[in-house]
Amino acid sequence: MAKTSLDKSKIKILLLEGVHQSAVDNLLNAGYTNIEHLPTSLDEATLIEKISDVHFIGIRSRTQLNERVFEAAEKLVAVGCFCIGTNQVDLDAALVRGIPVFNAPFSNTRSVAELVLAEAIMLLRGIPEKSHRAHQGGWLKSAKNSHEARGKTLGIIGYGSIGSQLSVLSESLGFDVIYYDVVTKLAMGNARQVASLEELLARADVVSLHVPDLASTRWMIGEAEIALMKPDSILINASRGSVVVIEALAEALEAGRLAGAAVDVFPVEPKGNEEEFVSPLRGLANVILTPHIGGSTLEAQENIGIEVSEKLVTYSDNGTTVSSVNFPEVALPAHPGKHRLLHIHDNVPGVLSEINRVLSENDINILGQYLQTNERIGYVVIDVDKDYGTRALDALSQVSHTKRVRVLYSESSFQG
Ligand SMILES: NC(=O)C1=CN([C@@H]2O[C@H](COP(=O)(O)OP(=O)(O)OC[C@H]3O[C@@H](n4cnc5c(N)ncnc54)[C@H](O)[C@@H]3O)[C@@H](O)[C@H]2O)C=CC1
Ligand SMILES: O=C(O)CCC(=O)C(=O)O
Repeated sequence: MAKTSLDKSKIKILLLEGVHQSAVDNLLNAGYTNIEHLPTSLDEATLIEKISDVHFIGIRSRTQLNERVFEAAEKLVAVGCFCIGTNQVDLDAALVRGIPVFNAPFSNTRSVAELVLAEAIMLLRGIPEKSHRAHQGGWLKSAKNSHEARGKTLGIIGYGSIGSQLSVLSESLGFDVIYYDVVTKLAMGNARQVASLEELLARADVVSLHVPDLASTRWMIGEAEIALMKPDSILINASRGSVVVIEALAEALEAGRLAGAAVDVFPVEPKGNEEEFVSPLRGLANVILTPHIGGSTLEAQENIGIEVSEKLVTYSDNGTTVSSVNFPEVALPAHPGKHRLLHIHDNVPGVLSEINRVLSENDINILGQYLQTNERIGYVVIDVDKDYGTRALDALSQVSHTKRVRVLYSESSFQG
């Protein structure tokens, strides 16, 4: 159970994978000066060594935060994923240790949608192959297999933030949009939801995937699904590499079953820009391969840097967990003149009454109390009228099923 006492300047923040400078600036402005900002991810052994004294970590899609890493992260208070996907984090391992995980659910949505739309047009015109030939001195001037987007059917799988944004953009260009989602979703514009994946695959000229990495989406597009797609149709995957069976896609492209593909995410991705990219899709005609840059625009990265660092600062200063992806969400008011106790515990009956009993026995006066739980943990926030020193921290630590205790002083310094 974590219980230490720290000043803001001692709170160690590790930012990996070239998280945008906007995050560093934001953290510095908020008084967090102990920041290590690295351009790459770290291999597991190095990360395990480094994370032992880290309070906040910021990552993107490449860093794997698994059980072994969390086990070593004795002081970790929160995780910031400077991206949308959180499949690289063992959310349960974080939860059971009382560590909230935050992400940026919308900041790169537009960037992905724009890229996919551009790719759909390029592929419909056979541009990758024509461009490649021209670079080699060839001249492939021909209208063969070259189509306008207007009147073609775009099938979107996963109609969430990115899928629905893509829907709006592509309709404005004249695409007819259909979509498949496991949830009934309000259609944008004239788009229509279809009843099954099979129906979407059979009707679309361009299929684009925008589902998260879940057990139910893993390898959801394989040989059987590709066989259902229209001859000469196009597949785009900017979701996760685990969604498409890449060998089946390569075979279909080689056999001329599909007219083209754009793939941004792969089952195995290089760990850094120096490592070789290996894929059965390399060298195939009319295939756009991009190095997981769907969300990599300067605009998106700057916004993500601000958004996620703000969430970390707010949690650190105030205890608010709104929009955490794994944690009970508590929206807390500012606490000027009050000290705030944070208590994270297993969600079992009786903990709240024990907390109140312990506080009362220690003569600690409660000004306000907030509680939120999920199936696994409870998160109680208690505002008290004065600095009780380590008395409050010690008292709360003795409550059974306690995972973590923190004190936030009214001037926002931190003990965690
Ligand atoms: N290539 C890149 O750089 C980026 C990739 N991504 C990926 O895109 C994914 C989607 O992002 P958002 O649109 O923001 O997520 P979202 O959560 O807003 O939308 C996902 C949609 O997929 C639906 N869905 C879930 N399981 C499904 C299934 N089995 N079949 C059909 N629909 C299903 C959900 O109901 C939801 O509507 C992210 O989870 C991330 O993995 C996100 C940003 C950048
Ligand atoms: O920018 C990144 O590293 C990953 C982008 C991504 O895939 C996401 O936001 O889920």
